Amino acid sequence: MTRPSVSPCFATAHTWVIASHNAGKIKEISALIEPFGLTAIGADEAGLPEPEETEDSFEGNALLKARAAARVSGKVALADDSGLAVEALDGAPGIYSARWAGEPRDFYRAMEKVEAELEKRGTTNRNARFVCALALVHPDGEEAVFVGTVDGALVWPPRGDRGFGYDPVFVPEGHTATFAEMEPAAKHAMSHRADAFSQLVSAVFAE
Ligand SMILES: O=c1nc[nH]c2c1ncn2[C@H]1C[C@H](O)[C@@H](COP(=O)(O)OP(=O)(O)OP(=O)(O)O)O1
Ligand SMILES: [Mg+2]
Repeated sequence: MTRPSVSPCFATAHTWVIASHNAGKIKEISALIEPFGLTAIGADEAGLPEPEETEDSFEGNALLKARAAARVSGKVALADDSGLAVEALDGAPGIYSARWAGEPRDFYRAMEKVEAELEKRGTTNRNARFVCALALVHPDGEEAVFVGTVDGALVWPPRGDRGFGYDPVFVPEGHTATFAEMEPAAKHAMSHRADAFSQLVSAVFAE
């Protein structure tokens, strides 16, 4: 039995607030944390505001969202800041992945924009990576951040109707189906979110 590498305060809390207003993320994160006997409450359910994402990194924005949620709710908060980094676009849309979809969000438009930018550059490099930073913040001030990634390639046109966001154009390395064509459990076994979460589990829960 190894000891958790972060404060035990996270594992002893019964409820974690998921500091996200994205239903797709909340569904995925709830499925990841419930096996640990924790109850997940979404940000809308907890009446949390949606803070402006003013930092310039996934880690910074995840911490900003988790801190705001922990402060308002008085509970342990878990925030996710994530996005798609396209190699030939120097990592864009990156932290702006949600913002490329406009308001109200239209991810078909965001996927088209990625495709148009690739075409503009006249490149055949379709490598891309999803990145996910998970920040865990205790209302007493304890903090931890975990970053996960998954590498893959972009396809066009989009395929599949599962998942969310850019899933219909992303094929993970070693596979032929897009994330939107896979069973949710298959995506959960290899995603950037699952990678960050497995690091969180090792740090927070003794193994
Ligand atoms: O597994 C994924 N599959 C497809 N697309 C994804 C994924 N993970 C992040 N993404 C894209 C879409 C999302 O909208 C954006 C994250 O932006 P991000 O600000 O972190 O999330 P958000 O604004 O949707 O919800 P919130 O900030 O309330 O957690 O990157
Ligand atoms: Mg956001």
